[in-house]
Amino acid sequence: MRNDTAVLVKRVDSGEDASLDEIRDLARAAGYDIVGEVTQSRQQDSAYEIGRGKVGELRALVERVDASKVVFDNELGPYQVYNLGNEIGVEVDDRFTLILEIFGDRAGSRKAQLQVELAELKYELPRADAKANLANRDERPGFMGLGEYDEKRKSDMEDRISRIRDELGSLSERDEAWRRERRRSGFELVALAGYTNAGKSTLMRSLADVDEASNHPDIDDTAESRNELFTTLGTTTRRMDVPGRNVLLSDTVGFISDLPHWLVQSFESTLDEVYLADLVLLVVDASDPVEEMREKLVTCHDTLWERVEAPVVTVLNKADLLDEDELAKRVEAVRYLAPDPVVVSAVEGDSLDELVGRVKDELPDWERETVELPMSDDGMSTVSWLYDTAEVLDVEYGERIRVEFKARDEIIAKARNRSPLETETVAAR
Ligand SMILES: Nc1nc2c(ncn2[C@@H]2O[C@H](COP(=O)(O)OP(=O)(O)OP(=O)(O)O)[C@@H](O)[C@H]2O)c(=O)[nH]1
Ligand SMILES: [Mg+2]
Repeated sequence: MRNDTAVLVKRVDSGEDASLDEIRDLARAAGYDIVGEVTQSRQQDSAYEIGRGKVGELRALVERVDASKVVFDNELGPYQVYNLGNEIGVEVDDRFTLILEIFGDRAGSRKAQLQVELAELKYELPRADAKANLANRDERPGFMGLGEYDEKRKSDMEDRISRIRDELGSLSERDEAWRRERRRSGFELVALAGYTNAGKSTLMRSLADVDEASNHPDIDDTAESRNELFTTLGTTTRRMDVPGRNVLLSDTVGFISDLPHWLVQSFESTLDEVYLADLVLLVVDASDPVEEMREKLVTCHDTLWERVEAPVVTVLNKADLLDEDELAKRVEAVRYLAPDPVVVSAVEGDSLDELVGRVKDELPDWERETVELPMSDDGMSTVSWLYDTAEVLDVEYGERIRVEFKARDEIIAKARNRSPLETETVAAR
């Protein structure tokens, strides 16, 4: 990625936390070398976001450390970006352009690329007018007639937005069909959700059959893990070994706090995997300070709230980084947000059996059923299919094959269809 240097800036209202932790991680994830940091506690300045005096300080710092960019953790308006750029003499970004930059770098699948482009356009659109105004005000020769040109540019942007929406719509339909097919084949869907960098992809690799990539068009070879924000942008799905059940596990894009509405919306369909799962594993980085853990959990709950009907199991990950006392304290401190968590280490493989057990327990129950099948090749192949998709309890071979098994509703319905009585009814129609 890029090899640039950045100075980070954050303004907070008095009494608020001026921590630069997250913007630092974001800047690193975008590939910047952080060469300076400035914070200020004061009310917002409409022209510069920070106070004028502070702008002078910032300019001096940028010159001294020779930074190629300034990144604000605050959201900046177009005029603020313009004013700051003029004063400081280098490019000025805010939290959201930085996030978009990271997403743009990482977007691998067609879907992720479209989502990034959509988010960029939605960010740009309201700013297009302001830019045209600024360009006119400058009266630079190169910008002559830009007002008119920008009208056209705006409608081009709107056209592009609607074309992207259409394409994303049909990609979502494809995903939906794929999910339906998986359900029809008796698979239960478990989704890994959680704040970015919590360890979802690492857990995915520890829990799932890495060799057995299913043939979803968006799947890459590995669910990558790096100690960076937003390593995962698309969705990866793998087979997970849960005794007696057929489970597919999906890794998803991480959550982050303070994302504006338009950005969340652009990535909404990425979270379908989570919203439509039979069970959600909410992964939490237990090595974060307690207060940070709480804040991240609240962000996750806000995102999942209303949209998820499936049971949610909280997974406190990275237990290897804490001693037992510290771990117990953290479990206690977030008990009201995560009542009955499973504590694991995805890296060390600790307590993964317990987690698999919880997945088995929390997935919707399977019903018991008995079917009679013809004593034929078809009947035999149905028996072997039942061994694959259900928990076979007993098989008796006589004039017919009598199979007792436990399975989810879809499988029971399918098995009934294959029994001779059902076949007769179908044939008689
Ligand atoms: N010590 C320790 N580190 C872990 C554990 N699980 C994950 N990590 C590390 O945490 C970092 C983030 O892990 P990922 O699996 O990429 O996290 P993610 O939730 O998929 O992150 P995004 O895809 O960026 O949202 C990596 O450096 C992992 O090696 C764990 O159990 N113990
Ligand atoms: Mg990941």
